[in-house]
This record gives sequence, structure tokens and C-alpha cells, in this order.
Amino acid sequence: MRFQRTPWVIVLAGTALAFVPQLGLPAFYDSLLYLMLHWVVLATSWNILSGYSGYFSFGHGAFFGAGIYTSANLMARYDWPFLWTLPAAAGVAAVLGVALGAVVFRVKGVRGELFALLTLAITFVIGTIVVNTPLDGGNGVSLAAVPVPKIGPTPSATFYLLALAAAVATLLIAWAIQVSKFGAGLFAIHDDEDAAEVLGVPTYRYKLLALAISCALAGVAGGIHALFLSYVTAGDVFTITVPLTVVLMSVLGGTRHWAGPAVGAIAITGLLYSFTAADHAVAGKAMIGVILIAAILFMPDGILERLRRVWKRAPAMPVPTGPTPVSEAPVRSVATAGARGDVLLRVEGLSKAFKGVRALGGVDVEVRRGEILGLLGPNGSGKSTFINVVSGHFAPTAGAIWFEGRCLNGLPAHRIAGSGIARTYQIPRPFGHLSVLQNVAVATMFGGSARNPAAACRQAMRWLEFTGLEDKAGARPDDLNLHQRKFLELARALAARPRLVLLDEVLCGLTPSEIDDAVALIRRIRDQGSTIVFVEHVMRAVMALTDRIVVLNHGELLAEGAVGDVMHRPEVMTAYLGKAHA
Ligand SMILES: Nc1ncnc2c1ncn2[C@@H]1O[C@H](COP(=O)(O)OP(=O)(O)OP(=O)(O)O)[C@@H](O)[C@H]1O
Repeated sequence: MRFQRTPWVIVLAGTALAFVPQLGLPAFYDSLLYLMLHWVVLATSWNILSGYSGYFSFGHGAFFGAGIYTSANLMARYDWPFLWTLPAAAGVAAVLGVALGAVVFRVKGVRGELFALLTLAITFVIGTIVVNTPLDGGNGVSLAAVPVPKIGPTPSATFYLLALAAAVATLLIAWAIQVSKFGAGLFAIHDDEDAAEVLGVPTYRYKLLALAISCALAGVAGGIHALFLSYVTAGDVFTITVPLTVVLMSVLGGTRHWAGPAVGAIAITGLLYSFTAADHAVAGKAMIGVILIAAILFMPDGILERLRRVWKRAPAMPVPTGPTPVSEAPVRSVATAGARGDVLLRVEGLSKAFKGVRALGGVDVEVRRGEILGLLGPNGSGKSTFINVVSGHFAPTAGAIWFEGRCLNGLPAHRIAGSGIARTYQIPRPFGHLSVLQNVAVATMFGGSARNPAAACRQAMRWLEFTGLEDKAGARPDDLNLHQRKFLELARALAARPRLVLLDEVLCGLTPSEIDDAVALIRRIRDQGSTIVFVEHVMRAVMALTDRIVVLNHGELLAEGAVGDVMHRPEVMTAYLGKAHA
């Protein structure tokens, strides 16, 4: 296992900072440092869901508030010792988050601004419930009689040490997630959730887990803050201030790095305090606004990302250090569970309708192991819908899909990917913020055999060599031309070691020489053991590659057989060229 320096740096820095109260500084500094660390916890915990996966939450105040009220009530009403209330605060906040996520994350339409608005609404709903129940009762909860545990030499030092411990734990968790397979999945969700799911990322489970961790940490921060405030009111807690502040801190520091929100939290809290101390609180707030506008204009990815670019360091997801492992092992054949020529995929009566539009109307198709099957038909005949339904992107309206004898109906797309089916998109859908190598590494991690990001990058490099993209490993997808983006799409599909690859118009938009390259590559893909379903309009490539073709028209099977035979049938010519030509 590779030695990881970062967690040791975090722990050592935390240990060193634990000696600050011994310096005998005025209590003011303990409080300032407490607040800095408090915001480090809140901003970093927010970032675990919202920065990594892109689900911008405005509900962090609700989970923070849940932590505050859990601790406050347990201490004030039930005399729980303060430290015991912290796990309860974390638990209540996490349960609330999971209950929300379990519903919201199932609805595909609730993403982006809708998710942000919904989480904001939850804050006000929970705030209203708290005010109108004995949890607050409209009078707030006083903790003046609750003793502060003697952890530090003074109460203010105690709060500082508690926040320091919470901040160290939060940063360690944020770092561990970022460098793990879980983190890679969250970053993929951030860029294209549907493409991530089709590559095998269990998106629902990952979002739920990220939300639970994020809420639990916010709950702990709330529990500590309840005693720090010593008097809590719902009017102060369930506001938009907390979510707005953590968003600003994270965006300023950088949302794609575990340390970004901490940098933003320290910068903003420090600035606000220095202006307040000099009796210029209003000027301080205005200054923060100006800094944020400047940061958004000139450092849209945050301070940390800008610094990293200056130092030319690696991007968020880790890549192996040292020289790139070129051809560590040849690309091995895909393990096959049956004999060549067996039925690999069978669809029976497959139908799909979109609000009255019948895209597929009861199609029966068999794909045999080891073949290249061309899926042809005029525009709008249902070819892409076929791929979308088989890969789990859409659920069928009717019919059954059998793969290696197993029914795939009802399985989520990531489970279908896990069973050995990969696909490409007609318009490439790379993860835009990840490098070319990282794009492929996500597939090796979730569909292939790589256990961790470093092993995934080594395997991914081999697939880049296979597709001729090894020189582009460190580039961003935006820097690739269409030909290279299509090959990246292929490398990503292959990296999951599929037994069936569904190719949706990979040749569309390529020049004749690029088509020749792609045809040769597709042959190599078959040679290393994958079966291919190939949707294509370029007849030259269809002739050169396919063993058999299936022609769809108006969502129905029109003809199937050898390409030379089928394309000359009158009904096929009519479907393609119209009656007059035929
Ligand atoms: N998400 C969707 N919502 C509504 N209608 C859709 C959707 N996807 C496809 N359709 C409709 O289903 C029909 C089949 O579309 P599909 O994209 O599968 O055809 P195709 O054969 O792949 O066409 P092309 O060769 O142009 O890509 C079309 O009428 C299309 O408008």
C-alpha cells in the first residue's frame, strides 16, 4: 500500500494546534479560532455532497439546526452530559438527511436548482415544526445552567478544542472520500449522472451516503454550537445564513478539493473578524462581497484550484505517481461464460413509448456471442431507444431482456453495467472536469477489476493505449477533437470489461480516414472477446464489420440477416429511400 502523507499532515497540524490554549492568549482568540474551525466543519461537510457530487444543497442549515436542537433539548430537558449528545445530534441530522434523500434522489427531475430550492424549503419546514413544538415552543432553549465540560483550561479553550477535533475528523473524512472509489463515483455524478450510472456507479446509494455523512457532520457542529451559544432560538438557526455562508466559503476555496472549503472558511471568518475587531463590520461584509465577485470572475474553480494550476499539480482524483505505467500487461481477452455463437442477449417483445410516441413496438432480437450485429434503420426508427432500454437508461414499457440467461428487467443501469453490458453515446458524454485518464479510470473502478483509484489509473492507461489515446491521458475532454472524444467513449466502455458493447453511431461525424481507424479499432474490440451491437448509418463500415444486421422501421423489426442480402430487399429499400426510389 502506498504511504499517504495527507492524513498525517492533517493529524499533525491538528495536534500542534491543540497546544494553542497553552499559549495563554486572550479568550478572544480562542473564540475566533473556534468560529473558524466551526465554519471549516460546516463548509467541508456541505462540500462532501454538494461540491463532490454537484447536488447543491441549501438545506445545510436544517441539518445543522437539527444537531443544535437535539443537543440543546437532550441537555436542557433530559440532563444528558454534553458529549453524549453529540452522537445523537449526528444521528438525528443524518436520519433527517437520509429520509429526505431517499425520496428526492429517486426523482430524476429533481437536480440542479430544483434540488437547491427543495432543500431550502426543507429548512423552513423543519424550522416551523421546531418553533411550534415543545422542541422550542417559540421561546428558545436556554443552556445557561448546563456545565461546559473541562476539556481545556477555560470554557473558551474547551470549545476551541472541541471544534478542532471536529474539524480534523471532518477533513480526514473529506480527504478519504476524495481519494477513494466512492469519491471517484461522486465526481462522475457531478459531471454526468446518467453516464456515471451506465458505467456502473451506484448513483442513488452514493448520493444517499454522501448526504448522510454531510448531515451527520453538520449535526455534530450544531451540537457543539448549541452549548457555545448557550441560548438557541429557531429564528436564528433555521435561516438562509448557514447555507449561504458555506456555499460562499466552499466556492471561494474550491469545491473540487477536500481542503478548498476549509481555505474559504478560514479566509472569510478571518476577514470578517478583523473588520469587526476594528469596528468596521459593515465594511467587512462589503469587502467579502467584493472578494467573492473577484474570485468568481477570476478564479471560478476557487483559490486552491488556481494555486494548483500555478504549481501544475495533479487534479482532484488521484493518478499514480511516478512514470506512467505503459503496457504493464496486454489488454486481456474478456472472460466468456459460454461458447461463440450462443445467444448472449435476447429481447422479446421490447416496447418503449414516450408520452404517446411509440419508439419501439414489440421488437424481438437475438445477439449471438462473438458477433458484430449491425442495428440499422432510417432516422427515428428506434435504434438509440433500443440501446437506451437495453442499457437501463430507460425502463421498457413492455417486453423482456435476457442477458446470459438472466432477466434484466427492473434492474438499475449500474447493475446492468455490472452484469457485463457497456454502451457508448451517439454524442460523446465524457466527464468534463476529469482528465481523459480519469474518465477511463472511473469505468475500470466500477465495471473492471480495479480496487482503488491508483490501480484503476494503471488499467485505464492500458485502454488508452488500446485506443491510441495514451498521449492525451492528462488532457481534459474539452481539449480533444471529435474523433478522439469518440475513441475516449470507446475506451471508457471497454474499460468495464464488458461481454456486450452497444455502440451508438461511433462513426458519425468522422472523416473517411478516421472511419478507417475506427473500423480497425472495432475489429480489435471484437478480437479481444466482446460481442458488439453496432448502430450505424455509414454503410461502408456496416459492410466491412457486421456479421449480421437487423433493420428497424417505425420501432418494429423490418428485416434481419446478412447485410448484402437484407439491404437489397424491397421493403428495406422502401424504408430507407421511400416508395418512388424503391
Ligand atoms: N427521450 C425521448 N423522449 C421522447 N421521445 C423520444 C425520446 N427518445 C426518442 N424519442 C422518439 O422515439 C423515436 C425513436 O427515436 P430514436 O432516437 O430511438 O431513433 P433512431 O433510430 O436512433 O434515430 P437516429 O438514427 O436519428 O438517431 C423518435 O420518434 C424519437 O423522437
